[in-house]
Amino acid sequence: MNRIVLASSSPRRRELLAEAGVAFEIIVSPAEEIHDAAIPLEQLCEENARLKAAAVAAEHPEAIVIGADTLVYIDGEPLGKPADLEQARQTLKKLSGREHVVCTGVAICGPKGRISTFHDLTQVIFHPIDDEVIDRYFSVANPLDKAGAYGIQEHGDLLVEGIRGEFDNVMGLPTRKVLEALKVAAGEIGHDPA
Ligand SMILES: Cc1cn([C@H]2C[C@H](O)[C@@H](COP(=O)(O)OP(=O)(O)OP(=O)(O)O)O2)c(=O)[nH]c1=O
Repeated sequence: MNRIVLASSSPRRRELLAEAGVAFEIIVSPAEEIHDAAIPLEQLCEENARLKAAAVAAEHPEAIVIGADTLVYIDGEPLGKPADLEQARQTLKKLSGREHVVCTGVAICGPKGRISTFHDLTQVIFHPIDDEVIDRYFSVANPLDKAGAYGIQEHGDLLVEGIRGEFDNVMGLPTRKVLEALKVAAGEIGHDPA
């Protein structure tokens, strides 16, 4: 039976995959992400996911390896993880009262060297927010390890008015699509992942 490995340090991805009923282990990928604004976001997040998964798959060729990358864009501008709370505040002000896009790319490396990549897009609409709301948000949630300086799953209702698309995808993993892709990968080797 092939092992399933999640090549990620993200606690959110771990939680989502576990909730989906998949038995897996974690091996954090040593791969460096690419940040190149000239590459379209859909392509960039898939490429980063592929780099993360491939680096772990190279060491564990018998496993099915999952890598992912979540990017947040507004007006074509990427919003990374903030370096400090002041940068997080500036990022949240950019998102205030507006719609932005969250794109998560996923790569699944199969044991025969096959790699499938895909992505999912979710539109997120923010309430108009001021410094008071941002302060309240910072008192209950940590914006620092998250692309876009917020976690929709962590008191997201303070900031988020609504979404179009999948909630899981904003959190870091489009679970439904991942399960479908795992079934395909498992079918190729005759093993049911969930
Ligand atoms: C927008 C948003 C992002 N995030 C998180 C998901 C990801 O963990 C993170 C985006 O950074 P990523 O670079 O995609 O992932 P990571 O560095 O946390 O983990 P790894 O590369 O090892 O897989 O932001 C949320 O938790 N909630 C949100 O609402």
